[in-house]
Amino acid sequence: MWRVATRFCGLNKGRANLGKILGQETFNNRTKGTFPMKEVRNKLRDIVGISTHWSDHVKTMEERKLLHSLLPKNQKDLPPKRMKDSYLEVILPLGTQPLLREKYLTVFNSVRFGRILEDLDSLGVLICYTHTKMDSVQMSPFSIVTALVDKIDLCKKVISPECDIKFTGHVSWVGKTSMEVKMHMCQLHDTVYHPVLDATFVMVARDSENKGPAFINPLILESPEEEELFKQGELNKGKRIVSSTASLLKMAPTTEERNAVHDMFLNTLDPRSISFQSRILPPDSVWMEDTKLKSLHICHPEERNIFNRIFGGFLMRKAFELGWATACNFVGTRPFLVAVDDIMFQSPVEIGSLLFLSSQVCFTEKNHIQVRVHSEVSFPGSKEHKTTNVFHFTFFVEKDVPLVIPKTYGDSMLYLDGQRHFMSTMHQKTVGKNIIQ
Ligand SMILES: CCCCCCCCCC(=O)SCCNC(=O)CCNC(=O)[C@H](O)C(C)(C)COP(=O)(O)OP(=O)(O)OC[C@H]1O[C@@H](n2cnc3c(N)ncnc32)[C@H](O)[C@@H]1OP(=O)(O)O
Repeated sequence: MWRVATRFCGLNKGRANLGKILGQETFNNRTKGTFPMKEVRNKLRDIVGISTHWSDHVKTMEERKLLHSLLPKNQKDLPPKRMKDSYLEVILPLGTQPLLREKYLTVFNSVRFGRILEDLDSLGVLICYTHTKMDSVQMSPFSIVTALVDKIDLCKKVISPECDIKFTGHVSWVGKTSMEVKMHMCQLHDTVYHPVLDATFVMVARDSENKGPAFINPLILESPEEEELFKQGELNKGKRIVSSTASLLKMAPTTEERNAVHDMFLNTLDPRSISFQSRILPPDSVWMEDTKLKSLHICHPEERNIFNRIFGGFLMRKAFELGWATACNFVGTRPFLVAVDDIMFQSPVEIGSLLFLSSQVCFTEKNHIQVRVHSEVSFPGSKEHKTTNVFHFTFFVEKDVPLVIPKTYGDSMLYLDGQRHFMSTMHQKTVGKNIIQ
């Protein structure tokens, strides 16, 4: 089973530059057991060999080039791994370390969810490095990036900043170069850990320079439960293909959706004027375009990930906080997060880019608000803008909220897309579990 890893080590004998990259201590030893969250990033830095100073980043990337020869030519060349091989358990000691609490604290005395998104992203990547680890190789030849946050489902309304948090997770499905990771977060109350959220991420393995795909280890399934998890991963992949094919960017809305949009349009026509142009806002409604909030961030080296691009968790934190502010501004009261879904990382964000985030409420129902945040980048000096992500957040508030009404055809498509995300989230909640106060 370990034949391939041994062959890689053999390949490197006598290579002076690789000598310092290969070490006696495997990162297997360094990732097992329960360890604190701050160690996750340190371990990732070690595994990838990131420069601690930005001024060294070109040299570090040159060194990583040398690892290319360690990558397998075929998935079959890699030893299969068990789900438990990638299982990690990490503690965020908010209860015992008041100084750490400051970084996670909101003014409502709850935990900043944006910080949790960063932690989940880093942990998900470390889990994948644990799955793809090669014995006796200190630095990994893989560049593992976040491709998708498939779903984060919360079952707790408020996360306390005064109690320890435990994260667990493992690889639950693998393709040829992509891996699905399932993570769970729970919080210690009265000596018992209570569930807070479940998260499913998809990570993709790339070569040592993050320029092309890289094969990853297959999975061995050891129990009916693991077979079920793997089957779920296959189903998730199938669902993503179906929803991408039926995307409103490619296909017309369904008859039911078209009728709903037309009814909404008719509902906004001024009955006193025989015109398609005279629009009036129905009672208890807001034009969708009036719910927009925007922000701009300069992507400084401080926010870089281990591959000298902008850290996905940072992008999620910024998008979440703008999305939360959009919901708050819309309804005038504190919104609570219910779910995050389908955050696709379409393109990496380069250091030095200008990051434009644009957020709006795109659907509401009773006391729920669906917010969409669109992220695009440009490089200083260039007028060209490129979409990098679209984020979807579902919030609830403690009162009924106004309807949002699309004015243009484009807004109507955003409305229908928001409705689809909302329906899918609420359907899973109904078949899953309810929010625990
Ligand atoms: C300093 C300490 C900081 C520590 C932080 C550590 C954490 C670092 C993690 C990050 O921050 S990563 C940064 C955020 N993510 C990105 O910037 C990724 C940007 N996106 C990309 O680079 C590409 O879109 C991506 C590599 C994800 C996919 O590229 P391609 O579209 O060319 O992929 P390709 O068609 O070759 O497909 C490769 C695999 O990915 C899968 N895939 C691609 N996009 C996907 C998607 N959206 N959802 C699910 N799977 C996807 C695809 O099915 C396939 O799987 P299999 O090989 O297993 O069949």
